[in-house]
Amino acid sequence: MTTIQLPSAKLVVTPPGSASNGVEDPNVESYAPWPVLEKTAGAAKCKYVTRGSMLGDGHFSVVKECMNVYTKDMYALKLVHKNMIKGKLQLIQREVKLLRLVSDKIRQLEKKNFRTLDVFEGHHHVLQLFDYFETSESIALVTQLCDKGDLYERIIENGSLDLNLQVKPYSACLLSVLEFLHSNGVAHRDLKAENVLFRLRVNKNEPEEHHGNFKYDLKAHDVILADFGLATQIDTPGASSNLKEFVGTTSYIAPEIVRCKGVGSMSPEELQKLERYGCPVDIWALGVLTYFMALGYTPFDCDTDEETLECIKKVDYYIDEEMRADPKMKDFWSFLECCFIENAAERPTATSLKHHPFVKDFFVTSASDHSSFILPQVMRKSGSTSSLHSLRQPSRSASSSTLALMSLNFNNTSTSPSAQTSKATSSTYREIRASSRERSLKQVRETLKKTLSMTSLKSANNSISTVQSKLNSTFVLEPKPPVNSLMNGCFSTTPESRSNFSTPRSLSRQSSANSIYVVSQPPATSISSPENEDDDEDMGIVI
Ligand SMILES: Nc1ncnc2c1ncn2[C@@H]1O[C@H](COP(=O)(O)OP(=O)(O)OP(=O)(O)O)[C@@H](O)[C@H]1O
Repeated sequence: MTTIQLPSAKLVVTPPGSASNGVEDPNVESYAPWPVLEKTAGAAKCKYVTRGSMLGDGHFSVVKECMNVYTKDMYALKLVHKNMIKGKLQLIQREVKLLRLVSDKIRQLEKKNFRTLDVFEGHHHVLQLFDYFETSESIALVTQLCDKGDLYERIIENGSLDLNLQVKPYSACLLSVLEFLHSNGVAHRDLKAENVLFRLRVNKNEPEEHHGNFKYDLKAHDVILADFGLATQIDTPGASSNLKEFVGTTSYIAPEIVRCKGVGSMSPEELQKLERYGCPVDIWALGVLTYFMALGYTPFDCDTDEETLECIKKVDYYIDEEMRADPKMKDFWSFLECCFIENAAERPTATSLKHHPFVKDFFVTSASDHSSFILPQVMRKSGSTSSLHSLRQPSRSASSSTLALMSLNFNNTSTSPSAQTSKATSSTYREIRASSRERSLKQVRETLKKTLSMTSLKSANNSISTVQSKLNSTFVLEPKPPVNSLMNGCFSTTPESRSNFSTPRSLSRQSSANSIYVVSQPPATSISSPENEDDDEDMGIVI
């Protein structure tokens, strides 16, 4: 049994037999050896300079804005602390491997100048890895800069997003990302608002040519799906165990992932019976995110994680009857219905969802296809108590698990929410909701904020505490990298230094010259010593 504690937002419980402690397992795919640099003489100084302030931080990492001192291109530098990832080397290797694979595909398409007439092309909206190297303390990933905030902030700041102007194009864009990833055999497994970033953009006119008459928030063109920490390939030898892992963020996980709970302690027979999941988990998560964007709260969240997981299993999500009855939201609910099909095999793929009326205007190929989107049959047979076709009170009210919103609405009452709502008629329920909505929203957001950032898939099997792993940490790289070199860059002695960034910014996407495949680096030239770096605006830290 192996249990790994990831950042509190995530937990990975791996099935027995899968390597997760840095020790190679014969059943798990082996990772490619580190690339060897042609010219490396001693530890090099870094060609990137960083700002002192952080762009963000995760549980293992800090992310800072950085600049390549040669090209002046701006990037994000994610520094993963070695002493935080003891025993989890495989996870960071997996992230790097996935980012490399995806970045490689993106470059291939860019090289071919691949274009469709669709408004969004998925490969333009995936976080790119440009470089990576190791320092004595950290593993550093140089990625596309997305310093315009994330989708979570945007939703919370606004309460909810405009259905036509924002929710539709953002969902369409993410759908195109999923189509790109899935067609390349990659499941993201952690699609959520916090992982949708907005990139730095230089060419503001860039997408205009595709807009046509469709009016929407142009920020949709800046959407970037980030955090490949839980992403996995689905067709590799190691995929079998990866795709039985209990991973993700509670609010967003699909029923097939919920069924993997406790996988770490399952018997071989139970494990054998457990079906592996795949890319449809991302379609489910897209449904959750679309719902969150439109309504400002998530569909399955209850007071406790256990209740939330139960609701996910039963596809029991909260439906605001007023909104359900709104003809303008018909396509929205129908889109959700498709994403929330319990049986993953029957859930539409990203490619087929592009034809759905909710998003099809963004895909020229789908728009020209006049056949209407056919809802999978299984939906009509759905026996869920929270059926979207139900015009009765929201099914959540009848559930013993209480949605945060509802419990807040009924906070001042002496009877339980379910008792209350069972007495209330649809209209009185709506009135209560309407009057308490504003008052509750702040509290709901607080609850959600907590839920979304802290929610973890807690497991009784979780034996490695983060604190423990921090204390006992000794990072070991396996396979051992060649002396002085690692990854695409070098073993760097000066990974960080300060700069005022007086140079003009440019978009990292347009700098694929720094591709992770450029192994040989420019020869060392002027090198500023770390001691006097504060005197120098653009610290020349050079490989
Ligand atoms: N390319 C980027 N550009 C700008 N900000 C970024 C970028 N990548 C990450 N960030 C910021 O840093 C934060 C942490 O990054 P990330 O989620 O990749 O780290 P992590 O260690 O995997 O975190 P966790 O596992 O806790 O989710 C993000 O929430 C985001 O705010």
